[in-house]
Amino acid sequence: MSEKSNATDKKLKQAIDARMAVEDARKYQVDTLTNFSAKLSLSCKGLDTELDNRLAKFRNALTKGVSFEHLSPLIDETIVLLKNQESVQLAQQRDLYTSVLNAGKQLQKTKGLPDDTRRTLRHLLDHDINNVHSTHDFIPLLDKLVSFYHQALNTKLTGTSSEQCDATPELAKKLLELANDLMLEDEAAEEVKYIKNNITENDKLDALLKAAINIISVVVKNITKERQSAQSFLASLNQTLEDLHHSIVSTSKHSKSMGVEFDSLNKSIESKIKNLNIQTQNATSISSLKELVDNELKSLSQDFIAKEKLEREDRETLISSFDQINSRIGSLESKLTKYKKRLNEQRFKSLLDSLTKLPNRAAFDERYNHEVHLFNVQTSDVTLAVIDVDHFKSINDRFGHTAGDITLQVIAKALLKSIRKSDFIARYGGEEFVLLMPNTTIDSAAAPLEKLRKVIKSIPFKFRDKQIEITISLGATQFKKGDTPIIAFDRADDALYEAKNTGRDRLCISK
Ligand SMILES: Nc1nc2c(ncn2[C@@H]2O[C@H](COP(=O)(O)OP(=O)(O)OP(=O)(O)O)[C@@H](O)[C@H]2O)c(=O)[nH]1
Repeated sequence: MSEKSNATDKKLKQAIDARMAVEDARKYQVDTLTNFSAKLSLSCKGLDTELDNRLAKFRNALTKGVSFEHLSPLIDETIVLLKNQESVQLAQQRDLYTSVLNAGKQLQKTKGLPDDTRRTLRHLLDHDINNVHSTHDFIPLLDKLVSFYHQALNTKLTGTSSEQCDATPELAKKLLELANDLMLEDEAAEEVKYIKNNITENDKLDALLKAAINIISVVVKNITKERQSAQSFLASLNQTLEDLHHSIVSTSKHSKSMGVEFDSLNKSIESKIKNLNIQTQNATSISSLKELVDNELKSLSQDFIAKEKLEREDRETLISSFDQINSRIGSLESKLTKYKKRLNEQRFKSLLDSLTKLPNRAAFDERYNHEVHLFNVQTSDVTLAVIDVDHFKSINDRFGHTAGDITLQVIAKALLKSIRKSDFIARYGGEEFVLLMPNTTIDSAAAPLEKLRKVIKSIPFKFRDKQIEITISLGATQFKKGDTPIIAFDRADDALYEAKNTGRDRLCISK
């Protein structure tokens, strides 16, 4: 090979190597640019669709190997979009700052946040939030804030579930029953009635709590009044006893001092009589004797007059102090009688249901236990019936609690009027009544119980101009040997349950 051709080959090889180096460099640059644009697309993804599209186009152009002249406008457009994005982000950042600050302040007002959470929250709002320079910086703050909200929500749900709670009909019912059992008079009775009338089964727990607190305040006020009245009774009793004591002491003092005066008068009379005796024996003439006797008799008669006066005074003083004592004892007696009467009235009232004026559950329990006991020793027939007003809740719901109360009063009156004198009826609670029929077998009780059912059904109830028929269901049983109060009651209750489940407005018997 010639020297010339060798030199040409060498040059060619150098040219090829240089070209390959240029191509490699270009490929490296294109790859770097593609990578860069891919990364940029990824971090800008979702910020702006226009920017997304533009970056996708740019990447595409790079992979297709489009010349730089073609790429340049794409780059310019992307730069404009990125600049826009910068101002959009700044605005968003400002909004985010305001809303995080507001949310945090709102959260600070929430009760029940743990102390350390409250401290961290304050630090977040006073310091951390001011060190935020990009939207991304908000992420840890938002994370904290969400966790604080979570805590606050938890505290609220567990601590003050009453506010969130739905209506609690069972509690409303219980509260009404307890309020019914309260034995109050006059003003207090009216106040409790008013509170009761505002209780409904749709009341939430906090409303029921408020009603319960109001009832408790009335009861406390009433107890204080009762206590004050008992205290003033005791004070007046005490005063009367003290007066009595004074009268007796002064009478006895007076008697003692009288005794001393009587003694000295008696002594003086005695000595004068003695003296008269001596003088009489020593007398020398009738005239001197006469004069002596005259003088001594005068003095003696003065003593007797004084003695008689003293006796009269003593008698009068004694009579007047006995009169005083008598009148004080009389007033004591009348106070005691009044108090006894009041206690009896209260005991009587405590056994009466305040709404219907029928005996209440306590009175029934007393009588019922007694009847079960008598039955077990004497074995006379006793029938027990449990009576429940049907769908009573709907009366309350449709026409209000006051209408419900009046309905119960009317039913109670009708029941009382329709039973025999020897029967015993009581309001057991709510819309439930119990009837004890001594000396009655279950077979002979069926007819009067059926009559009760019909009597109630035929009452022409009218609410808001609407004629309403109200019915009752009855469950009855007869006492059996070995029955305990609970066993017999459960049997009657089962029969009532059957009456309710088989259509209501009926009597079911459990033998
Ligand atoms: N107005 C008034 N309602 C009362 C009184 N005591 C209890 N209640 C209400 O009586 C209703 C009894 O309802 P439930 O036990 O559901 O029975 P019901 O609606 O009669 O239905 P059934 O017995 O199944 O026929 C409840 O709404 C109680 O609030 C009260 O003294 N006055």
